[in-house]
Amino acid sequence: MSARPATPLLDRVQSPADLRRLSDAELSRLADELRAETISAVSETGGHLGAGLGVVELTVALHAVFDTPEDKLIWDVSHQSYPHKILTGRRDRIRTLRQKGGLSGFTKRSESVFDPFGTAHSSTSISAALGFAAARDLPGGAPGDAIAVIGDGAMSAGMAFEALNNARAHAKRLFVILNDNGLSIAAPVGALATHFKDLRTQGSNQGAALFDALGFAYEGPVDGHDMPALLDVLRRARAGATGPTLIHVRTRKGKGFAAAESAADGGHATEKFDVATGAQRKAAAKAPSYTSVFAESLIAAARQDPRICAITAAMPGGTGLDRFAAEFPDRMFDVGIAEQHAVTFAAGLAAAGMRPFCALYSTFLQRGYDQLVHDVAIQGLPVRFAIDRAGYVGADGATHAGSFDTAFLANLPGVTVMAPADEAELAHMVATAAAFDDGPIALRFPRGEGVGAPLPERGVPMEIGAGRIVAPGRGVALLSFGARLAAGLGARALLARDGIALTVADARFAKPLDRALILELAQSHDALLTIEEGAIGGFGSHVAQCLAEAGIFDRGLRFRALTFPDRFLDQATPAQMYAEAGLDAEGIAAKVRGVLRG
Ligand SMILES: Cc1ncc(C[n+]2csc(CCOP(=O)(O)OP(=O)(O)O)c2C)c(N)n1
Ligand SMILES: CC(=O)[C@@H](O)[C@H](O)COP(=O)(O)O
Ligand SMILES: [Mg+2]
Repeated sequence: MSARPATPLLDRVQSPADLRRLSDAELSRLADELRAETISAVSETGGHLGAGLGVVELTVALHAVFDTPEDKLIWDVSHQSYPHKILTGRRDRIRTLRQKGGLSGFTKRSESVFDPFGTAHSSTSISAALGFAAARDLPGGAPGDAIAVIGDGAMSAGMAFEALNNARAHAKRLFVILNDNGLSIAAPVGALATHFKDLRTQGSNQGAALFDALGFAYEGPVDGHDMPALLDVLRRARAGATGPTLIHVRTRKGKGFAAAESAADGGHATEKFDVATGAQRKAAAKAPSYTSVFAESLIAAARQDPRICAITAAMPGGTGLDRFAAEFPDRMFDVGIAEQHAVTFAAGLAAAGMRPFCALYSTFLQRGYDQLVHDVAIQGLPVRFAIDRAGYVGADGATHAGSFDTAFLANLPGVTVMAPADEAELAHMVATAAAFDDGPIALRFPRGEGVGAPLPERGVPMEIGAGRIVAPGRGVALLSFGARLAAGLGARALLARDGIALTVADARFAKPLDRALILELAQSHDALLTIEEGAIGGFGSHVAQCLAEAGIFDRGLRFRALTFPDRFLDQATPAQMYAEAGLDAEGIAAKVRGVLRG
């Protein structure tokens, strides 16, 4: 008689309490099943794969040794948290990851008690864990240990070091797991990356003076795929720690999936894929991405001007600056996950006569805001901010939406703020920024493909503060800032069926405003609407201010500012998010009809 196949252990684990009943040998088997389940789920959803595969054994071991959820497990960035989600009661929804109404791709307090703290921007975990640890030691604080799991890339950020520096002063016990896979998204940069490499390869022979000096007991390095070794080090640490403890775990990004392991980024993020071959299923692009147009335009400008240089904070691929680096390796600076430093570093370059393009995602620029105000704007330094992923980004959800940059930039004296309506305009705006030395200048553009606009042979600098009328009409006008222009033109076509002739104009600049264009539109129409890919307080607010100052409202102009709603939208496709916000063609048309009805 053939033996019946054993029931998968994973089917017996509804929550971490179940896995704590397993033997150590069973925990190893559970890890194998968890890895297979993670690969299978992400093959259907796409998403962050490599980081999660690298921490499968670590995830099982942490939940086995610590008493989650009373012990607070905080995953830095949490792009590696899919295995954790599977083990913590979310296996039945794991194939909804990053979709509208589904599980978030990051940890989220509202999703599970096993997610004590939401993360997605990097390097916050130690501060948050320290907060939990300090609260635990005070009357009324929630009990339990606090454990931060942070990657070697995330550890390079200043914020991580601010927390490490504070730990001994504010917590009796705190666990930091350094998940060291020798990769950020790209190759990690800087002296710390070299130090971690030395520690990884030479272990205690090298010494861990850095962590000793910061008041941490250092354990490791331990092989993060060796379950018995992991269990041993975690059990000893949990039983014996009397102060902050750092456990250095060596892992392999993409572990156990050949296509991820062999990729330069360890399979950091993926489209849906075929499990057997690893081949990704990506729809063919219809137009070049904004990112690639930015990169090519910048390279073209840099060929003409040796003062042009570029800065990325650990996102060379995402910002397109990897292409720039291939041609101008000496003029591209990857500063690691260090947006604050990136901004002030760019300010220094500008003060020294260079023409720096600081290329950051909108959401990550938020971290460099004081530097933007204090180091760049007040000094009027000509730093060029190339702000990618402006607007809704889709599957990464609220934490990664580029919602606020127009508002927080356009309120700063002397800062020029542009947004292209399409990829051709972007090429011209890169040329505009390259030629502009009169102060800080920013251009914001969305994630993903352009609209298929024919690209110019080369970008030509624009007149600063000059917009344009794209399609004339009468009665009601729409003034667009950025890439909603296409939706505006779509609304125009819908409204034409009702006999409404919508004027559509492209502002190009949120600052300085094209006052002449705004006043002309206001005076020649009964109603004026603005539209932008950003939160309340941005372009529309500046136009309203301009109209109020000119006394136009006193003359009865009907005005509406179409912006993101005043709430954080969860993950969905960008199209779904824009529809939900009422910023697609149908939503704009409905708004116009409503305004005309009064
Ligand atoms: C403030 C901030 N900047 C940039 C990013 C984009 N980002 C997400 S994960 C990642 C790499 C993190 O590397 P590491 O911490 O070593 O984790 P690994 O992916 O290697 O597990 C980067 C740069 C981010 N999430 N937050
Ligand atoms: C986790 C993280 O912050 C990044 O990996 C991010 O998801 C990248 O986004 P893009 O896919 O838009 O480059
Ligand atoms: Mg790493």
